[in-house]
Amino acid sequence: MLAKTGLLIVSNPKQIGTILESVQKLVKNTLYIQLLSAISEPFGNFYSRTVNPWPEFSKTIYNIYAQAATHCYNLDVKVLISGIKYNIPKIQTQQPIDLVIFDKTYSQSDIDNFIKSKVHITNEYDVLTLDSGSVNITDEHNSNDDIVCKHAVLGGTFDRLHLAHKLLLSEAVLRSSEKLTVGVTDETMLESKLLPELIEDMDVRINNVKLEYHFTPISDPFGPAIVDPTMELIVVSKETIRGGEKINEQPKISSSTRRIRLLGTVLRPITPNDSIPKTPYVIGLTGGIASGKSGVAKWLSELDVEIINCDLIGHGIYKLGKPCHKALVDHFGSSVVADDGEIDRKVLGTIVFSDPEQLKKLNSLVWPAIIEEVQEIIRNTDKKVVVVEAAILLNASWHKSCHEVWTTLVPRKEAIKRLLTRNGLTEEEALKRINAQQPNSFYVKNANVVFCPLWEPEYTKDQVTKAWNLLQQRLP
Ligand SMILES: CC(=O)SCCNC(=O)CCNC(=O)[C@H](O)C(C)(C)COP(=O)(O)OP(=O)(O)OC[C@H]1O[C@@H](n2cnc3c(N)ncnc32)[C@H](O)[C@@H]1OP(=O)(O)O
Repeated sequence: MLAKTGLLIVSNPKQIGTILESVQKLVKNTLYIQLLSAISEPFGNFYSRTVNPWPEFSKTIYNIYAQAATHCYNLDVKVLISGIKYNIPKIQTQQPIDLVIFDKTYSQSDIDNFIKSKVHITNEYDVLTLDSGSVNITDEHNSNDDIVCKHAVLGGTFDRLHLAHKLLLSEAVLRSSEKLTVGVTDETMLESKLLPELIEDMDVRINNVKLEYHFTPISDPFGPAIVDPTMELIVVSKETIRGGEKINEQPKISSSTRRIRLLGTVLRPITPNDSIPKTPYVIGLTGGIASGKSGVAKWLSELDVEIINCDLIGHGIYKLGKPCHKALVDHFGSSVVADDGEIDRKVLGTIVFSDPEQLKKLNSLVWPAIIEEVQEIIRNTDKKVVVVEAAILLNASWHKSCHEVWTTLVPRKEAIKRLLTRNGLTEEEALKRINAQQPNSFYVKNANVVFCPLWEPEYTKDQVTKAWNLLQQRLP
């Protein structure tokens, strides 16, 4: 059985790749790594030594994280650095350890003594020895720069904490003797990011990087670094050096790439909806104005799905002669009637998007008739999956009649651009329509699956295909 949390005691960092390859088959969630050479006193037959200054460990830690990126992609690997900096009596971890792994064979009594006196462990655990072969104790002295200062500072978004973040944080901890300030970007600085709506809340991100650091929200690119004279060293990743090679842009680990990978997956757990029949399986597809709902619906229509376009139903229910036609003319007057007797949607739109009360009135007049038609189609379909495409699904509370909600989003700027070109609106009209709807964050908070049809249509198709394939696994 896989252990949830492992502690790997490393005597030979040079062989870490081989060891990690084996360890990732033994541990499921978190792997703490303690460098034996970082424990400050020798113990029994365990090789150990006193080392300083701390930056000598930088290269070793870098190598471990680089190997972890290759061998333990799904494992949360954390190299313990408190033992490097402080003369701690025992190895402490946040999560209880189920499995202690050694990269070298020791006698049973040495192992027992080591764990008893060096590891803080209260629960039941297993022990395993993986021999990494030749045991050369190697010190990584490759770094010439061994700057250590009293107070260092670094900053970042730290979304979905990954190995490069951990590396950066470890480096900063090793280089600050008294205080380290970690700036974590707040909302002001997220707008320019790709898919900012999918970035974890600031509290979550702060919690993820929390050790013994000093935290401060940063609302501009400088943060406290330009006002706090006690800060002697700023630690940057390549990503934060403008024009430099960006460490986090490597496709494997960058946060934006990770957010892109989330598109089409289940971001918010699906709560079973017992108030509607189990079949057909109803998905509400929503999203802000000009956010690409119809593009997603188009790709879905190539699959075995019943698509219900509520915009179109909405246009149909107030055709000349239908009850809603009379209701609209009674309320809005004859100015909304075109020469051919039909409702002039451009005129009606101008009225309702300039006045929230009038929009509410229109909704109350037309939504009951639209939902009736939608329910009729759902009752009669022979498809297993129905997608109800409705711009205002959430405000109308129609999600309560769905099993899942899927949403589309594009940046606000892009939506404005699309309204100018697609709908021929002026910028003022476009803004009125956008402001008549909820912001992207509202859709994301209420949706199970998110799409971003911002790039090539083929890429939207990839997101839809991913969502569709994952859906097959959870269909009743
Ligand atoms: C609950 C639902 O979502 S039902 C589907 C939405 N339809 C309705 O709510 C019915 C009321 N709306 C209407 O009658 C028409 O949309 C009008 C008259 C307001 C405007 O008509 P048109 O200018 O032809 O615009 P059209 O119907 O194509 O809608 C354009 C945008 O307005 C937005 N919109 C439509 N209805 C509403 C509304 N009730 N509240 C806020 N925004 C709305 C949509 O986001 C749509 O954008 P999208 O196509 O990118 O999704």
